[in-house]
Amino acid sequence: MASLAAKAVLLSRPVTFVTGNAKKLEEVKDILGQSIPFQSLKLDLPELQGEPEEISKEKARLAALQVRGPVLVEDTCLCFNALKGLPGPYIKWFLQKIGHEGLNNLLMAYEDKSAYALCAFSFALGPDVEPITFLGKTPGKIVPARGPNDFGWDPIFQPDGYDQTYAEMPKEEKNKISHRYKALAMVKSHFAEAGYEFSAS
Ligand SMILES: O=c1nc[nH]c2c1ncn2[C@H]1C[C@H](O)[C@@H](COP(=O)(O)OP(=O)(O)OP(=O)(O)O)O1
Ligand SMILES: [Mg+2]
Repeated sequence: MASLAAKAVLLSRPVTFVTGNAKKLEEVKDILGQSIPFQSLKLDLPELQGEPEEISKEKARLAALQVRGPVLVEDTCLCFNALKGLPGPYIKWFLQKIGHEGLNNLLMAYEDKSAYALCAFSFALGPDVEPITFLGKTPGKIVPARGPNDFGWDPIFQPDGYDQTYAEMPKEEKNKISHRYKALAMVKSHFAEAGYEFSAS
């Protein structure tokens, strides 16, 4: 008992998941359930350019400075293999400017329509602690849009081994195989191993 208590890191507050995206938050809530106590904060943090892991870490640093406590953030990429991983972290702006059809057209000149969805979660205990990052990746291909258009590029991403796009799948199904699910599984293991404890407040 005593040794367990000595090992545990006591967090003064629940983790704050910082995101400006309500759909992400919904999925994170569904996937985490009661496993990690967290609250959410709607902030659109500035994002660096660069590699997904660095972008995610920097988001966590900025979030921790604002929250002054433990934070969790994530950055999501959609990477086309024919384009060496682009649009990658810039998918948000590509989607906003050229839409689902434009994204399909980017691959018109290539036979290879394969792609992967990548989620980079970063967790920081606070503003003075270096964030740690957890990556989740789901392979698939880019197809003409099918299914409800209520979350980003879901209608044009068909995961390998499925006939349905993310948008056509029931939410529970997406949340069992998604890039976000895989990254959060690692976050959960980390929490289990680190033995964080939350003071009641
Ligand atoms: O599972 C997903 N299925 C479909 N689309 C998705 C998914 N996850 C993120 N997305 C979209 C949102 C944004 O257009 C871009 C990622 O950009 P990203 O910066 O990570 O998200 P964001 O700015 O909306 O929210 P945040 O405040 O957490 O940065 O891909
Ligand atoms: Mg963003």
